[in-house]
Amino acid sequence: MKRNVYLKMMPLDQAREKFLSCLDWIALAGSETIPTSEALGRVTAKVVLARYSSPSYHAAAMDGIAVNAQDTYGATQEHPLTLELERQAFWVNTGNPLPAGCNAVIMVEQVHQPGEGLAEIRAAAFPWQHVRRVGEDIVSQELMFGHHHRLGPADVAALLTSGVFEVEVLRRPKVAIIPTGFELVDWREAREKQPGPGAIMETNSLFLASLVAQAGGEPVVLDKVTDDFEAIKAAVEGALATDAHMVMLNAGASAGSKDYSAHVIADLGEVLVHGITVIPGKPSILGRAQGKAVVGSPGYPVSSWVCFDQFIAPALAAMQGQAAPQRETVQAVPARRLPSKLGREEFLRVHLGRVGEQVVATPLKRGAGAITSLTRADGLLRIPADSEGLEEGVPAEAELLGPRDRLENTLVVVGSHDVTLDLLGDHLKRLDPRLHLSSSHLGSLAGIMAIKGGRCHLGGTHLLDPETGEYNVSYLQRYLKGVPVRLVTLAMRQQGLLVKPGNPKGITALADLGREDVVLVNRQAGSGTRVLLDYELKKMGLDPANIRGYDQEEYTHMAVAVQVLAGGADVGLGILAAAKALGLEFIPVMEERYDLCIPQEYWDDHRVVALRQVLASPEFRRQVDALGGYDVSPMGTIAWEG
Ligand SMILES: Nc1nc2c(c(=O)[nH]1)N[C@H]1C(S)=C(S)[C@@H](COP(=O)(O)OP(=O)(O)OC[C@H]3O[C@@H](n4cnc5c(N)ncnc54)[C@H](O)[C@@H]3O)O[C@H]1N2
Ligand code: MOO
Repeated sequence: MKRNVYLKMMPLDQAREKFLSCLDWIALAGSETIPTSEALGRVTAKVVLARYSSPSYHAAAMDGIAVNAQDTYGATQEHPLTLELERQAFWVNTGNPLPAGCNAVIMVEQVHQPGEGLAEIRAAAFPWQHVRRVGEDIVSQELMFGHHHRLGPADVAALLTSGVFEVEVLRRPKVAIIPTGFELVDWREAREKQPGPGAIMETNSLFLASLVAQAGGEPVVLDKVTDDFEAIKAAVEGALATDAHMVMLNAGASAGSKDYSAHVIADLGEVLVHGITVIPGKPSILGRAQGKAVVGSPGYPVSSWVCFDQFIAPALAAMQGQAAPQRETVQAVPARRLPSKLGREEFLRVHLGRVGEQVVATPLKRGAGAITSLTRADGLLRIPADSEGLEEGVPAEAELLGPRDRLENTLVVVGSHDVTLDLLGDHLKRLDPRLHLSSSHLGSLAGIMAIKGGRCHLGGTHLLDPETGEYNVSYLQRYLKGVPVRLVTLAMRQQGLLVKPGNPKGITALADLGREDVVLVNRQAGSGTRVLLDYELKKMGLDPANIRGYDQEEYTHMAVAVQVLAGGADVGLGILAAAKALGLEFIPVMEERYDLCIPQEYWDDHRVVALRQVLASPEFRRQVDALGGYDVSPMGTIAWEG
């Protein structure tokens, strides 16, 4: 079979327009009549008229006496009027029908009883005072709801009150989801053991099904199909023969030799769009067959999310007579320059938080395979196709993925990564459910520069000054002149050598890095760990030129650990948590101080106050201690102020 080549990719808006105009979505959805009591969340298919009025009788709206207003005229504070009970006045409770001849109610608080069978009043009642008249709320035959109204809780109760016991609603859009790929393993089969190389846990179908359900549709996940044209075609034909309105193939959308989605859709119907100038989501396929929509979403989770978000969600909305969902936006400044590929609109997932006057956007992982870039995202920066990227500090529009008030409750942290920061975020949320910690791991120095640029509330830093052997202070003095800050110690942290299980090379100390048979994986220049390593090497008189792998750099502790595990290196310098995560051995070689650098400006900000509270909590201290590799005794102390 010929490979798919996207000779002409279509801009996003044009592709959406083409897809949305290719079908009559309301007609495709069709309607059904269901009991009103089960109609919550459903959408009216046509105008609904009331059958009953409400109230259906004149009802007392207060507890008291029912009267004919005329009988009360003349009653005043000075000239009270006495009425005869059971003839001129009748006791009623709220909701009771008014006795014949009555047209007003006087509240019990305003009624005196001078004697048996008598009621004294000191003010006249006006006609229909404290009475709910027939039809006051609903009049029979009035329009309750027009077309395409989504029924909420009050709507359902109102319909029943108006005597509408069955209602005609649009059918829930039914979407058949077919995962494809020979490499897929059902997630249920991965309980005991993580699938080996080449096998991928099939999770997209659940992801897409949840998105469909959230959008008011009804997902049906069909069996996964291997990469075989006939098998995929049979699966799509089968799905088209059901009452599903839309069929969604997942994966096999791209140009691989085994990517059949586009061929299958073309064979059964028509491919309207294949290839969109968007990233992630480029290979999305939009088509139709047998009067139904058929979509091929890319295999990477974020790509398939973009495909859902941009094409399927608006189509599901259209099938429910609704406008396409719109996200709120905010002007945000990128925390650093964000280059982007010309000719593609990029959906960049970002952390968002207000720091001082501005909302800061810090980018998350960009890969389309990184589902955590969605789980962690507060928003999206959409970098237009005709832009080569966004400039640091220049405001751009960001779409919010969460509630707006989250911006005010997000503590923005930039700097070196440490697992205790994740734990800190967890404790913050438990302290105050509104709070949220967003942490960008760009290295210690980047954190300090972000403070300088007003782009974070605090930075995590562990920078050794090789001249003095002192941590952090000299860097702050050098880079944060004129920015008053406090340096609060998080913990003393062990740095050690990460080696493969069993330590095959018999590495015991830093001096082993000079061995001919040992390959190092290093950290990037400017990172605290790199500074520490260089400092120790210098002390030992070990020349980096004599260390194999010294030039091989990674950006995080975890990336170093991965290199060691994968065999790209024999050893790396890192923290215990990284070794533990990948089952590596850890040989402690030194201790360093990890501090939080907090500008005075934010010291009393509610987010920072909460953070200080967490640092003072014995429970947090205990949990960090239990992680291993930390000395928590100096936690929360102010190491320096300036
Ligand atoms: N030579 C080219 N290669 C690729 C191109 C291209 O233009 N030329 N496009 C790239 C882009 S962009 C994307 S996006 C991907 C999408 O490709 P496919 O839709 O064909 O998806 P697969 O290659 O089959 O899978 C990608 C990835 O996703 C995993 N996957 C698939 N299904 C599931 C599932 N149900 N649950 C979880 N994960 C799933 C799959 O194992 C792969 O790792 O193509 C690029 N390549
Ligand atoms: O465009 Mo693909 O969708 O980068 O990941």
